Amino acid sequence: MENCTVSGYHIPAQTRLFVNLWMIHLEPAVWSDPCEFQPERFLTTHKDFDVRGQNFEYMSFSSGRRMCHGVSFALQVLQLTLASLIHGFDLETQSNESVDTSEGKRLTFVKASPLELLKSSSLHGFLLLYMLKFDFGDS
Ligand code: HEM
Repeated sequence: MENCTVSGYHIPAQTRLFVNLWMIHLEPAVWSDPCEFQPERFLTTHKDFDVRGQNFEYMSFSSGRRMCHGVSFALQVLQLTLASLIHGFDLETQSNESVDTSEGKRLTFVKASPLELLKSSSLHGFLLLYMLKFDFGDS
């Protein structure tokens, strides 16, 4: 470890640096309306953005030598889990109110308010509940 200078900032040797991915992902110069949930931006304006550490504006799995080792696994499991949930459940809120997507204040991000969904009666949905050991209460 040596002293170095990054973008004009002097970083003494042995400094522990934290990269604030949250701020990077809310940079308005890159992301228009950064607080809006607009997944379609990844099909249009940002369709060429790579999440595997090549675009420093978009680093959910970080970048470089210490980036996430589970990135390939995570991307596949996330897709499978989401697809299974959508396939197995009719997703609705209690009285069709919109979902509160505000974030809780933690080191890692959690929803500020719990997501309450109505259970589906499909066999696939029940099997999924059992496999994932979800507790959806009695709704
Ligand atoms: C959506 C899911 C995931 C996200 C967003 C994610 C994100 C990250 C990030 C940002 C880091 C870097 C932390 C740092 O800078 O110190 C990291 C590290 C790491 N992740 Fe993940 N991760 C995910 C899932 C997984 C999974 C499923 C595995 C394993 C199967 C995994 C294994 C690791 C390991 C071993 C490291 C440490 C790498 C190192 O320090 O050399 N991650 N992850």
